[in-house]
Amino acid sequence: MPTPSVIGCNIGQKSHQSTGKRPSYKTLLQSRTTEINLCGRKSRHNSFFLFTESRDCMGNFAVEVRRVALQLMGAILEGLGLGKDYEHDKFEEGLQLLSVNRYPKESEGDSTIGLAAHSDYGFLTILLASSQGLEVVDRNSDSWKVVPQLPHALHVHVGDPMEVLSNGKIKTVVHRAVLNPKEARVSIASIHGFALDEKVSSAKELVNEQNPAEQAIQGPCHPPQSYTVEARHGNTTTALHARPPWLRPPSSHKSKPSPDHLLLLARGRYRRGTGASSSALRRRRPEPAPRMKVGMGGDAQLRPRSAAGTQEGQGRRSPRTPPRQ
Ligand SMILES: O=C(O)CCC(=O)C(=O)O
Ligand SMILES: [Fe+2]
Repeated sequence: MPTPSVIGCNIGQKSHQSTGKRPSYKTLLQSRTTEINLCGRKSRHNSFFLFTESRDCMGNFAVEVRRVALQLMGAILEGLGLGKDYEHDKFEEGLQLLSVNRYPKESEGDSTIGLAAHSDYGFLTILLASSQGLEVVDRNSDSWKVVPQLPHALHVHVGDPMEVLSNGKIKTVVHRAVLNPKEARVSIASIHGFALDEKVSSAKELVNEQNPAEQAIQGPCHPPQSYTVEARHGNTTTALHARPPWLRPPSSHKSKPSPDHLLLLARGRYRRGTGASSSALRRRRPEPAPRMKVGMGGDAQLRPRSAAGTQEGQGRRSPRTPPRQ
């Protein structure tokens, strides 16, 4: 089994006390540890904190969950008529990103949305969560549906590349996380995609005159370039779009685009839907969520939800504005 390439990305505080015992997944989910880098490399984040016991536990989890993802992917590809070994090597050598999210308990007058509406940039996301909080858009009714928390179950959804590869036969899942009024919540999203430099195109077997190819996409299988948090204040919903300081683009971006920058351009084209091909994805993609943009210096502007503006470059998350229920 190859060592998965995993990048930890976390929010919250770090205060877990080492007990000397290897924690169970339950302990892990209840812990307040937030800095986990399974590769054991120092992250670009200055306050990097390595919690060795979690690292073992998360390492095992990462390997196992990847095995499940590859099996599921094979079954989906078979279902699409492409055969389970379609692009086998690209999936085998693809990227896995484990994102550990910690959401505070909802308190009165506080924000109710932990993570704004978005779709994921991997083919598959496998989510383990400590409690209920995930909501998905039901495309038929165009409304939010709560994903029930089932004991001992993992939640799986598909992301943008799956929609592109399947040429729109499988739709990306728009989702968000809401805060739980009873407790803080931890979720571990394991996201599985092609390698950073691989483009995802529609399978030619699924392209014909009636169904022209979706526009190819690349990435963004990067650490997030921005972090988006939506908050509600009275009747006004705002979104906080923060670019953490450790993810600031180097100044060289302006003159010489780095892969991150190229990635943003790719997503911009993808979202605007220019060009001749009638991509189902681009037709259906709603406007991005309104957001309160926090600049590098931390200056914030509140904008009501109805006065939506658009922002490019949401990093790994593609924000959407499905109607609120
Ligand atoms: O915490 C959740 O329920 C969702 C997390 C998520 O969507 C993500 O990490 O991309
Ligand atoms: Fe997500």
